[in-house]
Amino acid sequence: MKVTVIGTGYVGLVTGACLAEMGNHVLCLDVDQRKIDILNSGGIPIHEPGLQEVVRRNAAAGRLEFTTDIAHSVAHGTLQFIAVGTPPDEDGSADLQYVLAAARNIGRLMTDYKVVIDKSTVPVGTADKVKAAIAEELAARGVDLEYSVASNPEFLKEGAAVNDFMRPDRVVVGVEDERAVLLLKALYQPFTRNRERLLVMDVRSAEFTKYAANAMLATRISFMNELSRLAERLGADIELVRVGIGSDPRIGTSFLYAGAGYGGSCFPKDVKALVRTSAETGLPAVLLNAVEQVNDEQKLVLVDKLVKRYGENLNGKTFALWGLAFKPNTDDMREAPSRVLIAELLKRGASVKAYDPVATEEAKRVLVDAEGNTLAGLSFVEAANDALEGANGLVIVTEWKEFRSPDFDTLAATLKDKIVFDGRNLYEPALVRASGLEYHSIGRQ
Ligand SMILES: NC(=O)C1=CN([C@@H]2O[C@H](COP(=O)(O)OP(=O)(O)OC[C@H]3O[C@@H](n4cnc5c(N)ncnc54)[C@H](O)[C@@H]3O)[C@@H](O)[C@H]2O)C=CC1
Ligand SMILES: O=C(O)[C@H]1O[C@H](OP(=O)(O)OP(=O)(O)OC[C@H]2O[C@@H](n3ccc(=O)[nH]c3=O)[C@H](O)[C@@H]2O)[C@H](O)[C@@H](O)[C@@H]1O
Repeated sequence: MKVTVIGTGYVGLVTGACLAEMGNHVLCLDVDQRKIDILNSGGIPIHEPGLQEVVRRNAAAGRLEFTTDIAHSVAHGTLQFIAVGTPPDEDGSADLQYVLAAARNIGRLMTDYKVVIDKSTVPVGTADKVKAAIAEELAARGVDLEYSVASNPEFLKEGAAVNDFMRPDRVVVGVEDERAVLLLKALYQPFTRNRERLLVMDVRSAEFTKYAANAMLATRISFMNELSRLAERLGADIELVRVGIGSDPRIGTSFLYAGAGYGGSCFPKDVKALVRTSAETGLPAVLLNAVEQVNDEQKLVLVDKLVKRYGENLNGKTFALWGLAFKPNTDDMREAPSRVLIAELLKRGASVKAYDPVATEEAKRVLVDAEGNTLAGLSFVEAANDALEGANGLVIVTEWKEFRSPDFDTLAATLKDKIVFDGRNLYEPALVRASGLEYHSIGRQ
C-alpha cells in the first residue's frame, strides 16, 4: 500500500520503517530539513536500537523515502499517518497545533480519497477536529472529496521501539467507516499474528485507550514509589515486596520498579493532559493528580538522601553521576529525572561529573544556561570510571546495563567519601557494603 507518515520523530520514523519492512511504499515527511537531510544521507537522527538497519534496508530497496515536500507527501499515500508532536500547552493540555497543521495541509492539497490516521497521542475529540480542519480546507477550495479520519494510537517504548511495533501486544484502531476499516485491517494484518490483537473500536474509545494505558502505567510506578518511602520507614525492602506482589497474576510483574521517578516525553505529558481533560469535563482527577505529585517528589528523592547525608549546603562537594537519559537504551533527555537532580545539586553548590553511554551529546545540547553554555559546575566524561576521580560520592540515575556489575573495590578506592546513592536499586546492599562502601538505595534498608 502507499503510505505517507507525517513527522519523522520517534514514532513517525519507527512507523514508516516498520510499515516499509512489510512491503508498503512509505514516504516520510518532516518540516525539519536537518532531520530529512540526515535520513537521506543514510543516518538516523535518534538513538534507537535496530532502527538504523531497518531504515537503511528499506531505503535501499526504494520502499522508504524522506521528503520535506508537502505536496508530494499528500499526493503519495492513500493512508496518511499523522505522527507529529503533541507537547503540553501552558495549562497542561495537549497542544494540537502540529496535528491540525498537518491535517490542513492534507485538506489543502488532496485530490483523491484519503484515510487520515492520528497516530500522535491526542485527546478525545481530536479526530473530530482533524475532520473539521480538512472539511474547511476542502470547502475553501470548493471541492468535495471523500476521506476518513481514524485513530491509531501507538504503544511502543523507546529503546525497544522496533520490536514493539513489529510484534505488538495489540493494535488499536478507532474508525468510523467500513472502507477505512478494511484498509487498516489489511495494513496491520502482517503485524497482528492473530485477529484478537487487532482491536477495532469507535474513535473516541481508541483515543481514550492511549491515555488510559499511559496513566495506568504511571500510576503503578507512583504507587510503588510511594510504597518505597513507607518501606524505608517500616524497615522493609521494596524489592522483596515487588516480587511478593508481582507473582500474583492479577497484579503482574512489570512496571513495579521504584526508582528516581518516571520521565520521558510521554508519561509526564499524558498524565497532565488527562488531568486537564478531566477538569474540562468537570471531574477533578483526584488519583492522577496524586500520581503526578508523587512523581515530582520522587525526582528529588536522591537529592533528599544526599542532603540527609551531607546537609543542605553541598558547597565544594563533587558527585559522579551515572546515567543521563530518562531510561536506558535511548539518548532521549526529555523530562529525564537526571535534569531535576543536576539542577538541584548545582543550586546547592555541588559540582557534577556526568557519564552516559549514549546521551552525552543530547545532554550537552539541553543542559545549558541562557547563553547556551554548559551549566556552571557540570562536566561530562567519556567513561563511567572517569566520573569517579575526585568525586565525593556516586549517584546512579539510569539503569544502563554497563552499570550493573561495577568493581566495588575500585569504587571504594576511588570515591573520596566511599558513598553510593543508587536511584535504581541495581545492587545487593550487602555486597556493596562488603567493599567498605556506604550504600543508599530506594525503599530498602
Ligand atoms: N516517543 C515515543 O516513544 C512515543 C510517542 N508517542 C506520541 O507520538 C507523537 C510523536 O512523538 P515523537 O515521535 O516522540 O515526537 P518528536 O517530537 O520526536 O517528533 C515529531 C516530529 O514531527 C515534525 N513535525 C511537526 N509538525 C509537522 C508538520 N506539520 N509536518 C511534518 N512534520 C512535522 C517535527 O519536526 C518532529 O520531527 C506524540 O503525540 C507522542 O505523544 C506515542 C507513543 C510513543
Ligand atoms: O506513549 C508513549 O510515548 C510511550 O510511553 C511509555 O514508553 P517510554 O516513555 O518510552 O518509556 P517506559 O519504558 O514506559 O519508561 C517511562 C519512565 O518510567 C520509568 N519506569 C518504568 C518502569 C518502572 O517499573 N519504573 C519506572 O520508574 C522509566 O525509568 C522511565 O523514566 C510507554 O511504556 C509506552 O507504551 C508508550 O507508547
